[in-house]
Amino acid sequence: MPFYTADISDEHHEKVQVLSPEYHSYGGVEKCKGPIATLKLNEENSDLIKMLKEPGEGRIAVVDVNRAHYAVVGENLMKFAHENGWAGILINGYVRDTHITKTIPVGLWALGTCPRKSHKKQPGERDVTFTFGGVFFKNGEILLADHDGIIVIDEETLEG
Ligand SMILES: O=C([O-])CC(=O)C(=O)O
Ligand SMILES: [Mg+2]
Repeated sequence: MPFYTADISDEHHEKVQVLSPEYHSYGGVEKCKGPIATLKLNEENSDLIKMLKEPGEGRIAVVDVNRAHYAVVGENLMKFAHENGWAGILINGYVRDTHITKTIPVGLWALGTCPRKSHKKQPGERDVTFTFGGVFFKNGEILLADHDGIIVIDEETLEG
């Protein structure tokens, strides 16, 4: 079903959460939609690699890395996401290899780019709730993105 974030915002203005405009698109698609799967990271991305190697089933990985200035996604992770059926990745942090990530048909949004990655091994935490960009993220809620921005809404409201 085609959708527009602007129309959904109008229809459900009391229930829609709108992400702040500081997140930019670095993926090969700007329009995508899917249930959220959360992951909290501490600079380092090995738990995100693990997650993107699992079946995505059209979900969107929402990753809070607390704005750490290290890239947590690049060409390789985008390829894993594409191969395993993830619709998109939203990072509260930074990405790299963007000349290639822009050619891979998965959504990717981040604060910006950074050439380095972290080599510190640190565990992440899956399926947690957190807030960034003015949005409260919780597993299962629906993220929709298009050229106007990114919104989050619960499935019942969206489908009802
Ligand atoms: O290797 C990493 O951790 C990030 C990256 O550059 C890639 O996904 O290609
Ligand atoms: Mg790379």
